[in-house]
Amino acid sequence: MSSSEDGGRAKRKAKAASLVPSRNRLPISNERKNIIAAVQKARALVIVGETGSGKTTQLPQFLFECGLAKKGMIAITQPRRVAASSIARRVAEEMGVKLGNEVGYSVRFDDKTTQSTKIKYMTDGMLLRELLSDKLLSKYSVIILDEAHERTLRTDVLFGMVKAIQKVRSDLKIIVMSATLDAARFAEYFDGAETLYIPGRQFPVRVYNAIERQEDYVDAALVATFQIHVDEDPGDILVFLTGQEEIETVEKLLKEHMHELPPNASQLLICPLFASQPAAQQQKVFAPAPPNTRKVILSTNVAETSITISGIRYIVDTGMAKVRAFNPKLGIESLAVVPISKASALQRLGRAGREAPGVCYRLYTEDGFSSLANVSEPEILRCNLANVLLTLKASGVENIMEFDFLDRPPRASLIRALEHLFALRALNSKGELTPEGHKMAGFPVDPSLAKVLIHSKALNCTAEVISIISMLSVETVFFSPHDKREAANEAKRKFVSHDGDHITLLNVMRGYQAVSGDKDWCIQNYINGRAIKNAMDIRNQLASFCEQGGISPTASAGSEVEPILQCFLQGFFQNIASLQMDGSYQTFSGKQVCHIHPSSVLFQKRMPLIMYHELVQTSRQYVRNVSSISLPWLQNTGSHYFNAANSSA
Ligand SMILES: Nc1ncnc2c1ncn2[C@@H]1O[C@H](COP(=O)(O)OP(=O)(O)OP(=O)(O)O)[C@@H](O)[C@H]1O
Repeated sequence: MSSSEDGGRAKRKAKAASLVPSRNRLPISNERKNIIAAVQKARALVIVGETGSGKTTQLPQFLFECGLAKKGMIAITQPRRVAASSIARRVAEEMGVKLGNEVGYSVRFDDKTTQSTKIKYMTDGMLLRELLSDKLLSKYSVIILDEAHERTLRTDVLFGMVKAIQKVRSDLKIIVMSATLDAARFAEYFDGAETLYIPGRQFPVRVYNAIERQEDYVDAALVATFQIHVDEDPGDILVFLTGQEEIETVEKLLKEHMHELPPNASQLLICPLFASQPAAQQQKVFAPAPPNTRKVILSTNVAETSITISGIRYIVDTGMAKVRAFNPKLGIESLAVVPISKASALQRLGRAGREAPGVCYRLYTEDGFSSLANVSEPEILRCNLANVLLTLKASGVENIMEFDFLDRPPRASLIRALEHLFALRALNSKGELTPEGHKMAGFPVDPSLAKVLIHSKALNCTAEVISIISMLSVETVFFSPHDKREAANEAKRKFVSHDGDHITLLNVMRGYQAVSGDKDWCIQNYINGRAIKNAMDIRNQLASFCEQGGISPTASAGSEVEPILQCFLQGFFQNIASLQMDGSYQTFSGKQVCHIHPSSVLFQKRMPLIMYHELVQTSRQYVRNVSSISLPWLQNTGSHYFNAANSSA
């Protein structure tokens, strides 16, 4: 071994030793013996503990130390990738090992594990994907479903899968961890599993509520941030907002008003955090602020659970979150900003008080808090199920209707999702997985997009398809400031295709690639540099995924447009609408009246027939990301679906 490796190891050990006292002070440390005894005895266990008590970082280490990883790895699932990667990093530090050795993580497109990995933090989605190739999860001896109270769709599905696996594998241990007291539900599901409570939190967090209702929570968040900065002791601030656009608005406003701060105030460093950012950008929020600088993290609820961001002393909680819902009867997604639940508010508060006492400013009144629902509605009851049902089918679950769900999704949602998979030919008329469905399940995107990717090989347009999919995966790349709207529109005209948004997005990506991602080009063209960089990152990942799947990512249709739109139609033939006399549109399936969204390049254009990426309900029913298509193209797509639909009508 080289001396530099020796040096690295010594440094890691020294760092680990320095963390021991604070680890020993965590509430969970007192329970170490009880927990180990309970895990050794039981096959399933529920552990409930307050935020910051040490569940996520310490429990896997306890199990590792008592030898439970000898016969297989310990998996710990997290709803979000930023949590999986940052916690693995911390635990590697605590154990004095290199990340990827004994402790690793696996999130979509990023796997930091090796043959020596024993403790593996992963997103719930990744563990579901592993089921495709290892139906009994035979690599694992313990599966810990963390943050179970969040009730994400994928964790909920994992509940059913691990319970079924345990019937075959009596050696598998299952631990459910939750921060809320509604644990009885989980214990009952696992046939009366024992529940352990870990009392206490580490440091107190003082709560201040707004005295009166705030009309504009964005404005209130801005004021609160500046007030903390001017009046309060050093310490970083974490502000909870609802989405990327809102975060960028607040970032801009904070920067604009910074010069009004008193001359002796320290600097502000603003760090945005949201789900569609690339991993490297998300990691930036964990870097300590430079001297004499206060860090302000503007985050969606991705920072709500699991993570510890060192330095955070102040929380600003707007009390709102953006939630997606799905109407299975109409096939409409809606996106609404709604009040959070009490459980979410406690999680938000719990991001402080982890290394020192903290303060949480709630921008809603005490009565407002009392009126919040106790917990958020489980995602499985309100979302589109096509993606997970395809994964379940590909993991060997034959009868979805009889699957042991913790909370059974509405029948209409299940049927809608199965019909959608049948329409895409992922399932045959008996509901069995087809070879194409199997292939589709292998792609880490929604089934419709997987279908488009697979079909791009035959139509020789994979390069264009992955560009468009990556652009559709981020929030808009067009930057349109209020005071420069005309100039921004003028800049956008260069990219506009009369075929619609898909090709327009492709033109932007082509322009960006031609200048190798030049920042000045983005500024001149009113393109959001951060958003298009994210899209580029996703594009690279999709390209390597296609390569692995035997699809050349460089196959190009050149200047031809038709093959590209026809290719999208293979996955989106259910998303078609025709022009009505009054200028509105009507969808083919569902006969819904809708309008082209103002952000579309086809807004106010009267196209006889359109294909849309999504139908959303906001102030009215809008279709977004729209292209003009021609009727004969439909003959090559989904005719079995239309025939079945007509005959049943
Ligand atoms: N990256 C980090 N930097 C500094 N301290 C950390 C870090 N990660 C964890 N800690 C310390 O370990 C404590 C326990 O964290 P852990 O994530 O295990 O808690 P938890 O009980 O799972 O809480 P939650 O469910 O709220 O995430 C934190 O409160 C903090 O004191």
